[in-house]
This record gives sequence, structure tokens and C-alpha cells, in this order.
Amino acid sequence: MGLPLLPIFSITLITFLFYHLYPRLRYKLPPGPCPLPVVGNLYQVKPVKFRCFAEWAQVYGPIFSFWMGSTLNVVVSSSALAKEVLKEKDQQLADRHRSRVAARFSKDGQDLIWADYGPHYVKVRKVCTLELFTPKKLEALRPIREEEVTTMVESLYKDCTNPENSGKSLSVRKYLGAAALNNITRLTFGKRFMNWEGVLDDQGLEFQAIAAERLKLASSLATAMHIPWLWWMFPLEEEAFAKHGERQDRLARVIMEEHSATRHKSGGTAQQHFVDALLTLREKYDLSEVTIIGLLWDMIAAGRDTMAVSVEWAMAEVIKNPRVQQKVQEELDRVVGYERVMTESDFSNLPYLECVTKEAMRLHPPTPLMLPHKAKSNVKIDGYDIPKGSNVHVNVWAVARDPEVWKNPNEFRPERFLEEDVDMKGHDFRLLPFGAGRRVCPGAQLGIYLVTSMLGHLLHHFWWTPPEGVKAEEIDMLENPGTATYMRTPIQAIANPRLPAHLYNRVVVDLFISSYLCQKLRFKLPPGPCRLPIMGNLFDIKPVRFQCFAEWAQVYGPIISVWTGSNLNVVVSSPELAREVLKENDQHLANRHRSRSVTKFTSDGQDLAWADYGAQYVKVKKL
Ligand code: HEM
Repeated sequence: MGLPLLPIFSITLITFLFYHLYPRLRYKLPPGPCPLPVVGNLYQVKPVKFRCFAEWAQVYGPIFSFWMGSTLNVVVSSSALAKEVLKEKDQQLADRHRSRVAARFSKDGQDLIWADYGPHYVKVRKVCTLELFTPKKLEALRPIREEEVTTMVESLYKDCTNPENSGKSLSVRKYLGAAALNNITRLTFGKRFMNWEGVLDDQGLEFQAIAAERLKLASSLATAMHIPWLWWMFPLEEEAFAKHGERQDRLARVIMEEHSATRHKSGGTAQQHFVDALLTLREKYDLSEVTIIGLLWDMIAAGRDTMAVSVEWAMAEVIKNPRVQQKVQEELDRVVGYERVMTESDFSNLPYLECVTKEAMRLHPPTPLMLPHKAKSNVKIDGYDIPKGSNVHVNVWAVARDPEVWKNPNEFRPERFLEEDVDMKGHDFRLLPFGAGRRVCPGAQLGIYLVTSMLGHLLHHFWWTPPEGVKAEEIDMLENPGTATYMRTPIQAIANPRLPAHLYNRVVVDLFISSYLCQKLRFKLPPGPCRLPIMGNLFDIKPVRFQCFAEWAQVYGPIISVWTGSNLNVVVSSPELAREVLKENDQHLANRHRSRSVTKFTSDGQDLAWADYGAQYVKVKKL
């Protein structure tokens, strides 16, 4: 009986010595918990990893290491070390660790998220930076965001004013999830997979089934996943991954074909959705079909949960802190008022709302460990050796609660950002919800727009209270395990409408899109703020117009177009363009725009000031 055990014991011992003792003797590794043979520290890591790592950091310090099977993992938990990882040693640490699941999902890194840092990555990242997430593109996609966010408000209003739900609380997650999903599928695939009643169409059902299957596959085989030489033991799983991949490709391909056909019909004019943009750019950037499909699914995976998670946490904090809720609402009432809904143009006048978004993302970054980076070569961090191939994690959750850099770090106090403006897009290493450096989130600005917009609308339209009998301090503020950290207990709350009933209707985008696109396709118009249906930019224009236009000129340049209802207005703000308007094109631009009242008072331009340029005007002017 004892004999067969001997070789097993010897193999285990040799493996242990090889994987764990040899690197420890050869390198000066960061301190950390003692690993077991074969599995390393796999069974010591608690499900909510970032909390477990924050506890370990208390014991071993701001940099520690542990073993997941045979892979060395390093975690840093201070702002100074985050800077070392994401700025000073950024290039050596910009590869990705692809777990077995990530490797299968990404066809071994042919997408963006799971690609190693190299020529392929640089090319695809360039597509994101120069083509997909430019300020102009984000502005062009704004109507979709505004329609989806107001649709969420409409659906919440219907439910909370339904007499059957009187006094009952709602699960906010349901509405946030639908808004995030519709936003991301429309931006990415140019499709809404559900109708306005929330019923999924056939492609939506397939999309949902793929997402559920992905989740199931991702959570399977937790142990074997970390020990590559055990993978051969699970051939069935391999088959399931392959089938899943085919299913994902099939859906993406059908959608791509639909878009190609539409583009063909419209004479090859690309629209703004990512799928159209990528198909148009295919040759310019030499993008393979695998990469385009991978990128489309990346956007869905990276954008969907992160946005819903961020808003749910922010709502939980606001419901727990009625003082903050009241203060945001006072700001919204002052700036937006009770006669219209908020738009993204209001953001610059809503500093407190911006602080609330930041404070929520500080305390609850949706991906608290970001995504793991991998060392491309041997590198030193804080004087320790990090061997090539190790995974490096930044615990941004712990950094954002570090008492060394944050006063009362666990308190939800948005005012801290009024006192000190801290960047959250990767320039300040105390606050890193989107990461920093080469692999910083390319969708950060889009994420901020959507999170701020959802939060702003929810707070402008409703006053929120905890469910009957639940005290604010009883709200469960713990997390579920997972890469994107959902609340363990979905927040429940009572929504009380606070605006006139007609402001709860969804802002329709179809009409806008068609007239907007017609104009866009026919003329090359000057840039300018995105307009709403019917009203155009009427509500965006601030009372002191020349100042407002000067501000817009800073954003859009010295020639901008602004819509007042259906009238196109063009404003120029440079001496060269003033000369072009008032000298070179003077004659073409010498007519007057007469509003309705001016038309009435001047009998349709019979005077001098409001007359169009013509024989009558020349005669009167001569006099
Ligand atoms: C509140 C919303 C969001 C948060 C908090 C967030 C956060 C992050 C973080 C922490 C990373 C990893 C950075 C790193 O590895 O160093 C990341 C990567 C990424 N995010 Fe976001 N994200 C958000 C929204 C979005 C959206 C809306 C999109 C696209 C539609 C997006 C697309 C991506 C992609 C493609 C990557 C991979 C970048 C790379 O590997 O180079 N994210 N995001």
C-alpha cells in the first residue's frame, strides 16, 4: 500500500521545491503567506479578493506576493507603489495574464483587453484612441445615451407610480442593468436588443444566453484554471469553450453583415456605432475579423457591468446619506430647474454631482483590483525582484482608502473633492478607478458621462428613501466576489417622483437621428454641441450668449454650429473668420434672420435694420 505513494510524494516534493523554493532562493521576492505544494495559496485567498489582499497588506506591507498554483502574484496597495507599477515600470508590466478562460474567450489575446503589450496591442489601442473614443465621436453618440437614461427614468416612474407598488421598494439594479446594457449594445453593435417594454428580441435572447454561458464557463474549474499542467484533465470544458466561441462569433457576424448591407445601401457612409466604425477602418488598420469581433465583445464585457455597478454603489451611498442627496438635488434644482430634464451639457454647472460620482468611485471602484498586469521581463518594484511572467495587481480599493493619503477615508464625503480637485482618469495615483498608464481604461470618459448622467437623472427625478422599517445604517455595504464588484445585497429603495409628470417621458432619438444624419450627410457642417430633438440646443445656451459661445469655441473651435429649434446658427470667433464672414462672403451673408416678433413689428423687414439685402435695402440705405 505504501509503495505507490512514494513516487507521488516525491513528484509533489520536487514540484514544490522547483516552483516555490527555487524562486525564493534565487530572487528577493516580496514577503507573503506561506504557499502549499502545487496549489500555492489558492485556498487561502478569500472570495472577495481585494478585501483579503487589504488584510494581507496589513500583515506583510504595501507590497506582498502569493502563489496561485504555479504563478507568482504580486499585490501593491499604496499610492507610491501604484505609481511605480503604472508609470515608472509601466512598459515592463503592460502584458496581460490570460487565465485559461480569458485565453479561450480572447482567442489567445487577439482582442484588446487580453492582448499582450506589443505591435498588435498598440495598433488596436490606436483604433480606440484615434477613432472610437474621440471627444467628437462621444459627442455624436450622446443622443443615444440621453435616450437610454431617460428611458430608465420613464420605466422607474411607471413602476413607482403604479398603485400596486404603493409604498413598496424597488430594486434599483434592474433599471441600471437595463440602461447599461442598452447603452452598451447600441454604442457597440448599433442595436437595442429589447423593445421599449423591455422584451428581448431573438438576437437579444441569443445575446443573453451567450452572456449567461460566458459567466458559467468563467466560474468553472477554479482550481485547475491556475495549474496549466492539469488542463488536459478537462477535455469537455475545452469543447464547451470552443462551442461558446463559435456562438459568439456567429451573432457578431450576423450583426456585422446587417451593418455592411445598410452601409452599402447608404452609399458607404459610416455611422458612429463602433461596429460601423470598425468595419470602415478595417483596411486602414489591417484589422482581422477575429480582432473586430474580439473588440466588440470586449466593449460589452468591459462597459456593461462597470457602469451599472458604479451607479448602484453611488445610489446606496446617497440613500445612506440624506444630507448628500438633498445637496445634489438643491444643485440640480438651481441649475436645471423643474421645467426640463438634465442633459450632459449641464455637467459643467453641476460640480457637486461630479464630486458625488468621484466619491462613490473612490470608495467603491467597480474593478477594485483593475485587471492583472503581467511582467514582460524581470523587474524590480520597491527593491523586490518581480520575475518575468509574474502577475502584478494594484489594489485600487485599498489605495483609495489609505489613511496615509485620505482624511477619514471610510467616510462618504463628496466635499473632499471641492476642497481638492483630484483627477480620476489616471493622472493622480491616489484615485485609480480606471487604472493608469498604457493600459488605462479607454472607455473612461464614456463611463464617467454615463455614470454621472444616470446618477444625476435618478436624483433630479426622484427623492429616495430606504424601504419601510430599514434604517440607513442597516444597508448592507459589502460586496459580492467577482472582477466587477456588485453589492452583496442589491440596494432596495422607495422612489418618490419630484418633477412634473411630463418630464418622465423618454427623450426620443429617432427623429433626431434621422434629421441629424440627413443634415450631416448632405452638408459638412461646422462642429458644435449635440442637439436634442425639436429643441436643438435651445436649453444648452446660457443666458449671456456671447460668453456661452466663447466657452463652446474653446471646445469646438473658432467656427461652431448651434441649433435653435430647427434653425442652424453658425458662430465664428476669430479675426480670420470674422473677415471671411464680413468681407469675403459679405454679400452671401447679408440677409437678416427675423424672429416671429421682429417680423410682426417690422412688417416683415420693411425697415432698414431687419430688411434682407436686396434692392429695397440698398435704396433705403442710400437714403
Ligand atoms: C465606470 C465605468 C468603467 C470603469 C470603472 C472601468 C475600469 C477599467 C479598468 C480598471 C480597466 C483596467 C485597466 C488596467 O488594466 O490597468 C479597464 C480596462 C478597459 N476598459 Fe474600462 N471601465 C469602465 C467603463 C468602460 C467602458 C464603457 C468601456 C467601453 C465601452 C471600457 C472598455 C475597457 C477596455 C477595452 C479595457 C481594456 C484596456 C486595455 O487592456 O488596454 N471600459 N477599465
